[in-house]
Amino acid sequence: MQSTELLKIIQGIPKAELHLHLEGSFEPELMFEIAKRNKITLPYDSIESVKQAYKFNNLQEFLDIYYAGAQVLLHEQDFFDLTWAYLTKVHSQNVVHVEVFFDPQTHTDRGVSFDVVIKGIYRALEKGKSVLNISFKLIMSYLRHLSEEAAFETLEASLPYKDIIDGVGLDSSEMGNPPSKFEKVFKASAAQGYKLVAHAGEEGPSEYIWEALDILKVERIDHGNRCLTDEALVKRLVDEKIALTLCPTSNVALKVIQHMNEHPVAKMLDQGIMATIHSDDPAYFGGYMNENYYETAKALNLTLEQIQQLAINGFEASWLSESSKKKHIGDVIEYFKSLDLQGE
Ligand SMILES: Nc1ncnc2[nH]cnc12
Ligand SMILES: [Zn+2]
Repeated sequence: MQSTELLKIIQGIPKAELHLHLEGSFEPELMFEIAKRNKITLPYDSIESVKQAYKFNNLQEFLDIYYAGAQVLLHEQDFFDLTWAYLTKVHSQNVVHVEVFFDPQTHTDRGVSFDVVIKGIYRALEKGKSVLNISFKLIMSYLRHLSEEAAFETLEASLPYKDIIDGVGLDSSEMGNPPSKFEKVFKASAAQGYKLVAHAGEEGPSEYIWEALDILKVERIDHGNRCLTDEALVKRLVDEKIALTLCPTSNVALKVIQHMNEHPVAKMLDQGIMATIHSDDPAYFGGYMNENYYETAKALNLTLEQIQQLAINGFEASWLSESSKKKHIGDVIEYFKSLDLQGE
């Protein structure tokens, strides 16, 4: 298939994004604008030089730059602008549902209150729902390089907003910070009614995926690339329909894989795993949803059936109501059927 045709098909698919860090959608242009109005000097002299700095050899090298970029976010309006820019971008790519992460500790640790962060984000999400018709869920992520005690403080700070936060996640430096480190705070989060997800098996071993399932009791795994090395784990994921939220351009940018044609998503689909595709930190890795679908489909020669399955899985694995899932999945199926008709 021609690249332009593939891109056009991908553009038209109604999509759900389930793995997106709002701080990772901070485009250099907006970063400069906000830095200027907050009178903060960035360690870069131009947007071009920021983009030049975005070359990573591993997750930690990326995280150092990602946390530095977030330092310019100070006021409610900054968090609104960040979130709104993301929503307008994905709206242009026909994303109709998002489940987004934010990292409260990245902000509260430098004196920005939890209230400021969540109010800005939530106001933009609500506007996205009414103006762009994008439904949403909000996931608060604990930083795993910090202590479990610090995560407990974040849980406590979140409680006044418990009705607008749907779940908790676990992100940041994976190696040496296994899921088991956060057993108690995940248990306490579940007791507050939060849904549970965790990054696992991005750089870390398949044992971390087991821990996320057995100890943290998460219902989705963010990344999970490493599962294929473990047959029993694959069986568990398939039997229990546990979704993996994969981020292909992130995996290449952070050298989790050396080339897109090594990406495990096709093998995962073949084995019956509920694989889904997302962008992770699009401003840093150079790809939003369409680019992630496109680069993966091109490098792995995915069939239209496989692309359709990925889009269906995105809604299936979401936290939407059963009736909303059914509607969106119906839309995806109708869309692919309409492509077949045009091809005849
Ligand atoms: N890919 C990633 N892995 C872990 N933590 C993150 N925080 C933002 N992006 C992340
Ligand atoms: Zn992530």
